[in-house]
Amino acid sequence: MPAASLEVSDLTAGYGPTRILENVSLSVEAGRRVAVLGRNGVGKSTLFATIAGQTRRYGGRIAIGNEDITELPGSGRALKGLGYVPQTRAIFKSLTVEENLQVGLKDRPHSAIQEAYEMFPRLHERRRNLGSQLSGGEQQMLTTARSILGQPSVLLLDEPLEGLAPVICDELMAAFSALAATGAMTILMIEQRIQAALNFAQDVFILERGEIAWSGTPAQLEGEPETVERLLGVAH
Ligand SMILES: Nc1ncnc2c1ncn2[C@@H]1O[C@H](COP(=O)(O)OP(=O)(O)OP(=O)(O)O)[C@@H](O)[C@H]1O
Repeated sequence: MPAASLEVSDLTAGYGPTRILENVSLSVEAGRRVAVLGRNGVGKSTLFATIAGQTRRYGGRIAIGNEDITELPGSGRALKGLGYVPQTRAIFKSLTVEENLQVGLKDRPHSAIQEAYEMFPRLHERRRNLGSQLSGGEQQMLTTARSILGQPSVLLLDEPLEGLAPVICDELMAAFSALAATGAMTILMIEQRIQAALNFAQDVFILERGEIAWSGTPAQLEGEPETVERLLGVAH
């Protein structure tokens, strides 16, 4: 599946009776690299979880390419090309790295696992290690690689750099950029490491209290230090 566009219109969603997102709309063209930024608790993870079908939706529409996925369960969205790597790094701890990757293959041949090893040589070195024996960075690589093996056309990455050493961050970001350069997927990334996210992204959306408060390019944001301070709480 080649990269696909993502269209989110008037999305209102939350958990149980609590609404977190209010009328969020965003439009991402196929093959773009996107950063979703915002302070803690503004609803970034909720936005990705909602696109992945894991929260309660009150209204709005979500489409990948020309396909309306709004009414599909999470598994159906994955079949339509949505990849989602949540913050939790949900690997199978009692399975080896290679067995974890097999889960991501779905109906692809076993040989496709080589794609994951090319992207993350460290996983090849650790292929016989159990999930429980991996470092945080290696777990992040494994969850990401597992999603990528499913060949999503839109990939959502929730804080992929969280808690990782700078050298591992560089390794991961290089892998994401290489992936984006193939044109095989549209990548949206939530990240607290603002500079790393801006280096990666072509488009930026900033959330504030469950709404899109700003959108533009990294260059535009660099030219608006007051926006950075107001919406991200950091001097840039
Ligand atoms: N499973 C849940 N059940 C109920 N409320 C939740 C749940 N997950 C998150 N929330 C609430 O939703 C709001 C938005 O949280 P969310 O995790 O989407 O924010 P975020 O912008 O991703 O924050 P952070 O940058 O800290 O990860 C918060 O008030 C949070 O407490």
